[in-house]
Amino acid sequence: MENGGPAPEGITNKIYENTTTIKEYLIAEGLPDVDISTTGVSSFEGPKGKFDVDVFDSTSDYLKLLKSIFDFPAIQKLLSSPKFSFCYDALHGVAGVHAKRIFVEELGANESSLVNCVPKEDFGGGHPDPNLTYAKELVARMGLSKTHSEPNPPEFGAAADGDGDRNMVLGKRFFVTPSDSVAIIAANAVQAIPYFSGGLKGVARSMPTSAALDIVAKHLKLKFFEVPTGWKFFGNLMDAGMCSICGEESFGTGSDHIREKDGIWAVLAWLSILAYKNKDNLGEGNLVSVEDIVCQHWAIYGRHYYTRYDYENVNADGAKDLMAHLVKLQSSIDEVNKLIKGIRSDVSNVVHADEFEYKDPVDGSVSKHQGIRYLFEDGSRLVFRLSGTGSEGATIRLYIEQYEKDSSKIGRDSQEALAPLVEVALKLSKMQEYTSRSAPTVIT
Ligand SMILES: O=P(O)(O)OC[C@H]1O[C@H](O)[C@H](O)[C@@H](O)[C@@H]1O
Repeated sequence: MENGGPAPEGITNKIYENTTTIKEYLIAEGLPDVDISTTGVSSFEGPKGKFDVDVFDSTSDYLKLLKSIFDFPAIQKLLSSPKFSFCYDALHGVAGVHAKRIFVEELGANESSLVNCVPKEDFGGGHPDPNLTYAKELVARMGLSKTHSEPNPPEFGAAADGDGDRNMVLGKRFFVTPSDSVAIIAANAVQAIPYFSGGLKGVARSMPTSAALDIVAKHLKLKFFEVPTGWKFFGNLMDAGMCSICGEESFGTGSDHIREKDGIWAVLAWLSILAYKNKDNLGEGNLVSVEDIVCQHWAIYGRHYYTRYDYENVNADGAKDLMAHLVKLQSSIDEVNKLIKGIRSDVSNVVHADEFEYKDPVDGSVSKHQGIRYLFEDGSRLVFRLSGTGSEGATIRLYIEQYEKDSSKIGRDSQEALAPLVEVALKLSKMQEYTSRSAPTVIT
C-alpha cells in the first residue's frame, strides 16, 4: 500500500481471488547469506543482474520521527525525577530493541526499567499479548497480581506485543482500559504533545471500542468516526486529513504520524501527559499519578465501565449458530426486552439492535456484518463479534459497556458494575449452550 498501512478489503479480496488461480510457485535457491547484524549494502549477482540488500537501522529513523512529535526534554525530566518510576515489558518482542535505545539511551530511564526487552524467537515461552492475562511479570511488578503482593510498584508501566504495534498502559496498582487510553490521549494531546499543538483534525475508534472517545470528541467539537474493527479503516480517514488520533479496544492506539498502530508512540503519549500534568511539581508536591489522570477524566466526561470476554477455539459451527441466533432475536426488540426483563429487571431497555455496517466516507466502500450490536436506553452496549485473527476453531468476542455520568458512582470495580449486563449477555446469547463453555478463556 502506498500509504504504508494495512491493505483495505478491496485489495485483500483481489489477492484472495488471485490465490484461487495460482498454478505454480518458484523458489530461489542458493542465495548468499546477508549479515543482518551490521548496517550496509550487500550485493550479489542474481539471474537478472546485480541485486542489492540494504540493511539499515530502523530505530534511528523511528527515533527521528518520534523526536519530531514529542517533547523529549520534558519526558526526560520526568523520567529522571526521583519521584517517578517506570517499567516497560516488551514480552520478548521486537519493541525491546527500540525501548532500550529510546527509553534508556535517549530519555535516561534506568536500564532496570526494562523487562523482557531482549527479542526471542519463541518470546521466551510466553504469549506476547499485552493484556492482564499474558503480561504476567509487568502485572505483578505494577501491583496488580492477584497472587503476589508488590510493596512498591512503579508509577507507570507499559507492555508491548510481539511486533511492537500494540500497548497496554498501567499505573501503580491501576489498569487503564485501551478505550479510556485513547480518549485520555485525545483529551490531552493539544496541550501535552507538540505534534498536535495546532489542534486535532478528528478522532476515530473501532466499533467495539467504548464510547469514551465519543464524549471527548463531543466536548472538544472534533470530527468523530466509528469504523469496523481493523486498522485499515483508519488509513483512508488519515490520508484524507480527517483524523489525527485513533484507537481500538484491542490495545492498539495511534495517530496520523504513520498508518499503523504504534505501541511506543502510545507510551510516549502517556509519558508526555504525565510530564505535562507534573511540570510544576517534580520538585515539591505530590505526583499526579496515572490513576489521578484517569479519575479526573472520568469526573469530567463520565466513565465507561468496559470488559471483553473472549471464547477462544470454540467449535466453529456452534459460534456461527450463536451469531445467527442473535441476529434472529433482533427482529423483535419487544421480545428482546421481555427476555432481558426475565433475566435482570435492573438492566435498561434495548432501543436498537443491528449488525454494524460501515460506509467509508472517503471512498464510499461498504463493509457489512461487522458485529452484532444491542444498544440500551442508558447508553450501555452489548457487542458480539467473531474474531478475524483467531487461529483455531472460532473465537467469539463479547464486549460489554456501561456509561456512568454520576461522579459518585464512577469508582466501582468494573466486573462488579457490569455483572448485571454480563448475565444478560450470556443468557440472551445462550453462550454456554452454543459453545459448551461455562467461562471465557480471557477476560480483559
Ligand atoms: O478480529 P480480532 O481477533 O478481534 O482482531 C482484531 C485486531 O486484529 C489485528 O491486530 C488488527 O491489526 C487490529 O486492528 C484489530 O483490532
